[in-house]
Amino acid sequence: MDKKSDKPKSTKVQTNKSRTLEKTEKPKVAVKKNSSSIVKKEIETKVDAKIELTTESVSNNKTINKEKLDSHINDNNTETNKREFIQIDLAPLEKKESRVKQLKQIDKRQKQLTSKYSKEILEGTIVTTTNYKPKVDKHVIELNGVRKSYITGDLETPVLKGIDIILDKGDFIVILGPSGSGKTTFLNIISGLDKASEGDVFVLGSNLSLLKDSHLTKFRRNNVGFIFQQYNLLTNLTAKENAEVGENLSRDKTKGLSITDIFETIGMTEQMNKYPHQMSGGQQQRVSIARALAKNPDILFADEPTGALDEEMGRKVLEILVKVNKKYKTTVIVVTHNPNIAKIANTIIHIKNGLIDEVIKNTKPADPKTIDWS
Ligand SMILES: Nc1ncnc2c1ncn2[C@@H]1O[C@H](COP(=O)(O)OP(=O)(O)OP(=O)(O)O)[C@@H](O)[C@H]1O
Repeated sequence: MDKKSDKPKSTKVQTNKSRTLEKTEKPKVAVKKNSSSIVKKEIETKVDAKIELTTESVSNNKTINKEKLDSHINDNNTETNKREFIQIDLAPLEKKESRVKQLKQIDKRQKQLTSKYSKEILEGTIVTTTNYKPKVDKHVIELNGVRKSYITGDLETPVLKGIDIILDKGDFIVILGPSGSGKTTFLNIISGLDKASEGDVFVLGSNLSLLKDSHLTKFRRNNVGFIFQQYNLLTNLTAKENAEVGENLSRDKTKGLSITDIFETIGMTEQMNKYPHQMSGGQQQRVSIARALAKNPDILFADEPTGALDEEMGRKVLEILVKVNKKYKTTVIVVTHNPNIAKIANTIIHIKNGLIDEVIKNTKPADPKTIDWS
């Protein structure tokens, strides 16, 4: 660390509702905005001497932050504005350090912020470290400056190399890309199965980058459903009972969908009492969809959902995913190698070499019955 950074430092935190953060050497500044109930408090809070901003950079950032907060207040995002908002300005990284050392610094900083904010995030506070304000009314997933790297000794393997993307609520999204391009890593990060090394990952307004593992589990349980290439059904339970497992995992029982209605939607009413070994692969995959849907998740993630199925069953599963998207307004996000499948989506994301290569909006999504299958 250089001399300058040896000075006492602090990381500045702004919050949009009346709450008090930690003590500071400077007096607190509170500004009430006109008719809005939002109160801005500029408060400095100590997180860690090594990662905190210099006093100078704190004051330099004040104007910028005020503008950002004002635009936040003035926008029409009711849901965002209802939720408490904290903006954290991170200190710039030591430029002289190697990338691996920087990554370790970032990791340490992320852990400190996680232990401080994880609970609040789970309870609904929006915490940003990249000056990005999610628009919760409109967007389901918002990524800003997201990177994922693995470190082996002194070597960094970058997998996601800087991803900024916004996904709209209720869309049917397909993620395409060559093998090894980072599709599954991307899916795991936006679904809370894995953590980004750097950047903000807002899912339904919660910054998953700052959730600790147990809170990530709760977040997934309450908000998202998964379908994998392998169906992972419990062999000693019937189709209906397997779906009920999904329902029971949900904390908010009132939010769930009726199991009977789901089985009707997936065309499996007749098979409700069958065990997995009495069903075809396609039927088992449909039960795994029922299990994921039982808790009525906001987002349904599917990694190669047709990978183990023949054409007929594969098409059927895609038809059901489209139906679910339309009927329950569930945002569906599918990872696939198959460009033909992308034609059924209204948003197609191409990932190439760890970056978003292209995002295509498709105004005329195809019916799964009509797409080529090869
Ligand atoms: N734990 C890990 N350590 C090091 N590298 C990893 C790790 N996990 C994944 N990778 C690397 O990250 C890259 C992207 O992997 P990912 O599984 O996200 O790609 P993908 O596009 O989903 O590939 P596929 O279509 O073949 O499943 C690959 O080069 C992979 O080797």
